[in-house]
Amino acid sequence: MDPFQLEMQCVLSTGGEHSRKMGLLQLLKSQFICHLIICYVFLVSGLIINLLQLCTLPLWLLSKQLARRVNVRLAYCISSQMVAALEWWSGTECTLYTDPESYPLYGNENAIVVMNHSFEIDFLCGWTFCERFGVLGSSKVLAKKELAYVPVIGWMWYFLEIVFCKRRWEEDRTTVAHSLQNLQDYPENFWFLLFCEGTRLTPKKHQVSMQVAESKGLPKLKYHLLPRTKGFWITVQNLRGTAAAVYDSTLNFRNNETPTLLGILNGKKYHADLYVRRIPLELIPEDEAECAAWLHKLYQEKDSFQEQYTQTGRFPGPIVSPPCRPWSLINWLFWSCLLLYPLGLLLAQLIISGSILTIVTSVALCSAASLGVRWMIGQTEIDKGSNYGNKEVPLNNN
Ligand SMILES: CC/C=C\C/C=C\C/C=C\C/C=C\C/C=C\C/C=C\CCC(=O)SCCNC(=O)CCNC(=O)[C@H](O)C(C)(C)COP(=O)(O)OP(=O)(O)OC[C@H]1O[C@@H](n2cnc3c(N)ncnc32)[C@H](O)[C@@H]1OP(=O)(O)O
Ligand SMILES: CCCCCCCC/C=C\CCCCCCCC(=O)OC[C@@H](O)COP(=O)(O)O
Repeated sequence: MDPFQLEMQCVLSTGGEHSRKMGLLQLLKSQFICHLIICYVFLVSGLIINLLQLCTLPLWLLSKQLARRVNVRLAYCISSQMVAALEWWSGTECTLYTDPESYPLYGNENAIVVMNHSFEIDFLCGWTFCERFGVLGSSKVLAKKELAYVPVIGWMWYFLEIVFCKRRWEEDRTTVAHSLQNLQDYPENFWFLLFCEGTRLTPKKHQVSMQVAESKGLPKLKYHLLPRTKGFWITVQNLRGTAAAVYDSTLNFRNNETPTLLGILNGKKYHADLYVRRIPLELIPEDEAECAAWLHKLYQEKDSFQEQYTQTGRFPGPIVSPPCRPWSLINWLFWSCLLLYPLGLLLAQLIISGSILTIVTSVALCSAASLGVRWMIGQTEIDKGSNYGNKEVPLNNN
């Protein structure tokens, strides 16, 4: 065998070794026991943190700003675990398309983020960018009220002063405005996320919303639902002087992927692309009707960016990818070490005890907890989504 052949064989065999190792790792990641361990760490650490958040209640009376800062850090311990699962466990890559002049401002000012709502893990990709720009603990969202009752995440949000809405304007107009005003003296930089479409995109909801677009004389959108403008207007009005800009963010995934949280848990790698345009808040009209028209135009532009992505596989503008930071992984490893050691001891004692009753009770408790986490994951699934935006509306109902 000549030296070239020898070298090639070497490369092929190390390559084979590498892909065998990758295959084994992938197999490990798809094992139910691994998912159980990840969910156990998330659930137990989350409940401990929720409890610690509850303990900060007296602090709110003494120093509201200190209580807020403490809660930002506690919240980081929860949300960064999901970011770690996305970045380190599944290896999902997130690429940012944006203009380099705006880049240094990201993370150094308050902003309102407007994003399309078509993917089950869009919020998690959003969190990943928050993490990379150092605003994960403090980031906020206009969320549907139902999410406030989800253990761990929903309870954490209560202490983060997340703005909840019932998606009933008559009630929301005062409560949402009031919650937004509370954020005016927030002590840390935050991004406030608004899914103006108000619900996840499904073919049925798209059809209904395009009927509404037609009845309002608005152009049809191919990739978005018609945006609901009232939440945007009230947010801009109440955060004027607090937020410096709107970050118009358009998200998509390579190869027509439809990513899911279960996919992430199974270690499936996705590739997200996010196109962000920074629009100074002063450019957004104050008048409600003008502001609504501005938002409709923005969604028409977003639709054209999605069209370009579908045609060419890229968004306009240069790629300026923010680096992945180690903190989410460090936090995850910390909680894993802290909680897996007592679990190991408990399991050992259980086996040694040999008591059937104790074993059956433990298995029942574990099953209940995993069903609970499965229900939580279900909250992210579009198939199990709400009926909001599904109702047929008569044409020309304006
Ligand atoms: C550099 C990197 C940059 C960015 C990184 C990206 C992101 C990171 C940022 C932050 C991350 C932070 C947190 C993320 C974590 C988790 C988030 C998870 C999920 C939470 C998301 C949700 O819960 S979405 C659901 C709740 N939110 C919303 O609904 C917001 C949008 N909705 C509104 O604004 C609504 O106006 C409202 C809720 C305020 C009120 O709703 P309501 O239904 O009562 O009212 P509307 O008045 O809007 O509806 C009536 C009008 O709408 C017309 N209509 C009727 N049917 C339809 C239809 N099917 N489609 C469209 N329009 C319809 C109707 O004709 C009325 O029209 P008007 O002309 O009278 O307005
Ligand atoms: C470390 C990894 C841990 C894995 C286990 C994770 C378990 C926790 C799972 C989920 C926590 C709940 C997150 C809630 C975020 C849901 C976001 C969302 O997209 O809400 C939908 C809402 O916009 C619109 O709802 P509809 O489309 O009208 O219905």
